[in-house]
Amino acid sequence: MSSANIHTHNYPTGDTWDNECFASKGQRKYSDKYMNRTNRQKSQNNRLSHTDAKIIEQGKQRWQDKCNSLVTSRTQKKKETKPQTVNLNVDFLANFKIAPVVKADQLVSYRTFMGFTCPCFPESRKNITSENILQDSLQNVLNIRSELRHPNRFELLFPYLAYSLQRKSPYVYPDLSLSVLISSRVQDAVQQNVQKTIESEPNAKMEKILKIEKQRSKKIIDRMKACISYWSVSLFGYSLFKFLGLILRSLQVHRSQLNIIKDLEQKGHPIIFLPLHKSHLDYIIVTWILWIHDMRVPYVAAGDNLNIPIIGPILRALGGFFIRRRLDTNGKRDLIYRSVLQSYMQELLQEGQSLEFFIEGGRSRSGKALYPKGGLLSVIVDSFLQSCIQDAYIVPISISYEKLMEGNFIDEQMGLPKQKESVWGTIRALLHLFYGDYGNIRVEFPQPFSLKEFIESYNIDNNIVMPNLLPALTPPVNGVSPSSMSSSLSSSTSLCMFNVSKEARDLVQSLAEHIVYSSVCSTVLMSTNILAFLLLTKYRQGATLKELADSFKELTDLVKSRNRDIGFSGKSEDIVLYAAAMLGSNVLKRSFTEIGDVYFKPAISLPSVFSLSYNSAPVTNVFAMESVIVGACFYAGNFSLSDVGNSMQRTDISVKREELFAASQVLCQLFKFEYILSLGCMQIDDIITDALDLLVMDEVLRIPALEVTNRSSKKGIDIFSLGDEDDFLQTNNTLMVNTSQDECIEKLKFYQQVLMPVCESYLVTANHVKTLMDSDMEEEKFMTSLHNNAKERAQRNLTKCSESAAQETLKNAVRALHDLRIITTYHRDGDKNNPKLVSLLWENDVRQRLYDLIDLLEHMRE
Ligand SMILES: CCCCCCCCCCCCCCCC(=O)SCCNC(=O)CCNC(=O)[C@H](O)C(C)(C)COP(=O)(O)OP(=O)(O)OC[C@H]1O[C@@H](n2cnc3c(N)ncnc32)[C@H](O)[C@@H]1OP(=O)(O)O
Repeated sequence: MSSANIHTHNYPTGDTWDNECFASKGQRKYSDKYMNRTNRQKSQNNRLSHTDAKIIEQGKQRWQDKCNSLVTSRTQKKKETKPQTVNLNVDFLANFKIAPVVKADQLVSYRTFMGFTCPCFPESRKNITSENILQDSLQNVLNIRSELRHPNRFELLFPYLAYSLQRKSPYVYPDLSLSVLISSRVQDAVQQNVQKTIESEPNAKMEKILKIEKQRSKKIIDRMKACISYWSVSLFGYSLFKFLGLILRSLQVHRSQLNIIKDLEQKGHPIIFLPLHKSHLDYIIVTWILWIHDMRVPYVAAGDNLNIPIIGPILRALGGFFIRRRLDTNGKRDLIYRSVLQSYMQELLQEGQSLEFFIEGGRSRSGKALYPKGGLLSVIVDSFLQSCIQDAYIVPISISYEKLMEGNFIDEQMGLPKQKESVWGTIRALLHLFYGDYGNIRVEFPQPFSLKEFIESYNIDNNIVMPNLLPALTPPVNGVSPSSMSSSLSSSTSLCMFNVSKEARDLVQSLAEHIVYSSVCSTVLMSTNILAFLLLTKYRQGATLKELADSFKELTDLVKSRNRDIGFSGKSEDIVLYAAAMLGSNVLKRSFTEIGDVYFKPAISLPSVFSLSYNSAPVTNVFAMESVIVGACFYAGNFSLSDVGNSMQRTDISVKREELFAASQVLCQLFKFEYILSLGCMQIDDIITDALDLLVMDEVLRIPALEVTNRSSKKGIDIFSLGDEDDFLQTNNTLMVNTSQDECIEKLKFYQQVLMPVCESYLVTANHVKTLMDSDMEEEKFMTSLHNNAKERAQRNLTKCSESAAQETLKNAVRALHDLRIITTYHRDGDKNNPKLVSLLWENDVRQRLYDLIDLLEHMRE
């Protein structure tokens, strides 16, 4: 492994003098850690190649030189009266993760800052922020030595223990089970159940049934509730310093982001943490970071599959409360369970406790964010609409891993069932972790927003103002009072009693989409993400280190130009070597060319390819919208890259704007479960226009009128009188796809390749749906036959991307066809106990829509 980039990390180039102290301590710590790790890796398996060993030696030498130069520069600086700026050596920073010694007012450049909340929440955008948001540095929470300002002897000897003992605990975590049981919601649910039983069994004794139902509700809350013990949290927190320190190189958070959340805690409203779910480490890291920064430990909704002996009680003591993964059993609405869950969450909110849950409902198996679920979120919304809470702060979270400890879910993408959680399995997994090196982790807390502001702006945008049935409790904001909304929606947002109205569902779903969208847009891209993406889009057949390094640099710049931050810095070659080692030799084979260059060949066949596709997924998100537009261009212009001819024959291809927009809209709708490309508060035409803008800037598309303008300007005509580019995009009826330049053809290929695997999955699904023309099929059998078909095509090299056989993408494709009303599902004889069947809809235009869709996807793929 390349040691030269062991600590690849992107520090903001905006650190103040304060960080110098961090730098020297970090440097010392790094020096030990670096040497230990190098030794450990050497002794572990002696697998380092000659090149690796050479690079390590070079790295050591370089490190020594840099240390010397830093010491010299420090000594010089001390001698001077005025602080002076030491030149920022990017290479140095990349290799040794030392914060740059640059004064805030002498900044070279700022780190890309992502994660500002949606412009439709202007108040949150303006008020929930910190002055230093752009200047503040990242903090490696594994290295708390730098936080101990004037350490005493004990702190010097046992820094982690001292730090853990210093955590403040002014918070109370009460047992709320009694309040839940006596709440009117639970009492009503019990009464309803008793009533139902009496109706079905007239001879049954009312008292007895009442007692049984009450006991049941007590049992539910006892199994569900968390019992946070601050000592358990502290003990666990202390052990995590040791444990994570062994398996990770760094865990980075942004100081300002945490300060913002700390400030929010003072305002008294509950805070809802909503991370994207990739790994079991997610919830551990979030609670740990909050504990380290003396914040309230959140209550975390955990699936009851984790409520296993030993582990369950530990999780409970650390904040986990257990919920069923499916609320209803045997298709029956379990009123008591729903009411207990809703009341418990509502009581927690009223107590001002923080909550955390994973709205995706489980870990993503593809690396892409899952389409969010609305159940638990609806409880939060309902609590606000019922005026149980005055507001809540929504904090989306995104965690970027260089290497996932779960190992990229290859088996599950191949269709193997998920391993059930067990005590033995957990112990084995933990032991396995000790041998791993999981690189760097970066946690982003994008800007929080107020739930109240979201609901108010949603209702104004969607004109949901119903008759005011309740007296106004709070003054109206922009003409709409929360109580009027509550009258309109609250009775139907509830999790337990009522059927949820369409408006309420849309409101909650829109909130869920906002949250996922914010998290996805603020996801930091790690070196492994960029390398995996390059290998799958550009170098499927392999590439030399030099080629990869050049493209890596180009792609990193492109990604940064799209306002996305990266989690590394330094020389591209070093980073590529580091990322390749992180991806592993079974994913990326290394050899030497005849002239001695390092050559990498990716594993692009099943099942190893899923490892690369998992890692590349966060980068596909960055280019997804442009790829949709390029795909729509192929369809609207009725051409494919294979038949544009050689450069002599090529001319630009014209595309009708209307057709392009129509095809793009269909694709956005089709890929809705794959990528959240737009939000309810955005106009889809605006989003398409923005992506078109980028493609025009990239010269992939041309606007004829602009060219006329440019030609006119050369003749001395004032181009400004003709309006700006946006107007042309809005009004011009034709766009030209630039197929006359080789460079643009390459760019078109790139964009095409981004969505190729998804496109192939959807195509194979759409074609497989044709089998339903003969007869309906059981959903499970249909999915199995579809998956087998996709795998077989990949194994027989009938697809361009074998990763298109990923089970999660195929499931999304089926869901999308259901959403587009091409297929439907039903239970035989309407009985929910019977298996679900899939059927092709028989409406007149369904088949035509299916064929049109296939045609569109084939154009994208050709
Ligand atoms: C210092 C040291 C630190 C260490 C620190 C350690 C921390 C120690 C903590 C451990 C922590 C472990 C954490 C594990 C991580 C997981 O286990 S992740 C899995 C569990 N979590 C989740 O799934 C959360 C997200 N899921 C949901 O919200 C799901 O909706 C539920 C609640 C699970 C229910 O799912 P479901 O049964 O499939 O039902 P679903 O269709 O979603 O709808 C249920 C009801 O919700 C309501 N609903 C649904 N959608 C909507 C909507 N859009 N609008 C309105 N209402 C809606 C309706 O009432 C609906 O009922 P119907 O009217 O349709 O009958």
